Amino acid sequence: MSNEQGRQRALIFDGTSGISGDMTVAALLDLGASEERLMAALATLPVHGFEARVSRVTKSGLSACDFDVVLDDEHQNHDHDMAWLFGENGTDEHEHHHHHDGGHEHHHHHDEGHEHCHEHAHGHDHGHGHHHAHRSLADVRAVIEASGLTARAKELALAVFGKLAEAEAKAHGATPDTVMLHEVGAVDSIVDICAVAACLDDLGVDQVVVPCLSEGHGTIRCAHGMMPIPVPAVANLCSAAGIELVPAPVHGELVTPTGAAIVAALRTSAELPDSYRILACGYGAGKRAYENTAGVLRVTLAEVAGARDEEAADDDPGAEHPVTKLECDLDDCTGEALGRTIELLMAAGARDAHAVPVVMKKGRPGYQLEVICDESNQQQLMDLIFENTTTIGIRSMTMLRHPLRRQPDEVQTRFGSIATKRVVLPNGSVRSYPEYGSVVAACERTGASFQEVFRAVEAAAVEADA
Ligand SMILES: O=C([S-])c1cc(C(=O)S)c[n+]([C@@H]2O[C@H](COP(=O)(O)O)[C@@H](O)[C@H]2O)c1
Ligand code: NI
Repeated sequence: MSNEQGRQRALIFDGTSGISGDMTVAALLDLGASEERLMAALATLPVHGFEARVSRVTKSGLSACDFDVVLDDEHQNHDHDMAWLFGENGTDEHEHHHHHDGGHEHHHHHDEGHEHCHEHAHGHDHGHGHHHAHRSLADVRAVIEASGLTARAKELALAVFGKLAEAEAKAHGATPDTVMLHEVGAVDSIVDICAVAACLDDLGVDQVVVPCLSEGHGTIRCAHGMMPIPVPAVANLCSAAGIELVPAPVHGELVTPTGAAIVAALRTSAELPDSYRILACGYGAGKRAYENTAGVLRVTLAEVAGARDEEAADDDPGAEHPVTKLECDLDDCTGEALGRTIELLMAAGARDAHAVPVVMKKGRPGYQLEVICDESNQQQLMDLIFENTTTIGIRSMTMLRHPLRRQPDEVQTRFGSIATKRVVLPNGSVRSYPEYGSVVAACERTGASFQEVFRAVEAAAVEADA
């Protein structure tokens, strides 16, 4: 997804007000994800009794987008009822999130279809008659798979639910396949997570950067009863994914299990890029009213240097320098998992990542995964490999890299301006390489074949150097 200059699109999450599913959808819509395509995708979900509303609200003086999944009476929950959630000690002030500041609201009603789950009213009474759907991971998976979401959006939504199920299973002494998802498997959570996946797919990004999340303190009431904050599911998600929590002076929950699962499943890096160019900022409003926090999730869409660009930006691109090589042998990892891992490694800043076919001990055919990276992001990339492949060990070694001097350039062709890399050989002669991404962009723009464009760039480069 790199652009013609090899730069990548990154989403940078500012988690200083925490994160929830609806805040994330709202921020992505505010950034430019298509509301029309989102609503069309949500209309295909085989669940009923909800209405998705998008509006503008003012939160802490900031104009923000609000995404609200309004449930019919039968499915209603108390997620925004501060007095109920936090009791006497909670902030009783209830900010009415349907309040508008000159914005307009779009209502999308979904009352068709059927549910693949077992729904029943709870016997326990919180003083509010209410109703929870108890879905298992398999129930939720069936809903997502039967929907009309794109293949990529389904994959993203399933990844988020996979993380949620692992965290819930650990909290309740079950397995991801046997644990029952209470609030986190209810219609509003399914809609929020599918909406995040659809918007993210729509925005087409290479990286998701989340440095840390602010979290409040105290207790919160949920389907299980009173829970300490961070609630067990959030604590498990953050522990498993290495998400740093920053204590905030807030009595209440800032990070919901859905929010933490989104970060755990979709984050490609915790490190801010060395530099980035802001393309747009999106502000997603939270529903709960807390003091000492803006109550909005800001997501920044930025252009950052891709791996190739970083290479070109080395201080002295002609000088040898140390790099780290990570390697592991895999005989039990699927091609899908390996391909996904390589994509994640590249997006997280690996200089190179590839799999070489090998015949391993006991005559087993397998792959050697090889990753070249800077020492500074070795730990992050090793974590990615452990999380996404089946390996239980990684070898690391420091090597010297001897690059030829190179600089980014561009040449004019009949297909337009195309990016190249000019490399200086030890004898002083120059070689120009067409940048793959730029050649492909020209092919798509003009309908020309890869070979036609590639040769035109080579010819123009030779002429320019003559
Ligand atoms: O639904 C379940 S099982 C659930 C578990 C936990 C645990 O920590 S275990 C916590 N909660 C609370 O439910 C609400 C809604 O969460 P969403 O992620 O769906 O917004 C939230 O306050 C959680 O703390 C639910
Ligand atoms: Ni739970």
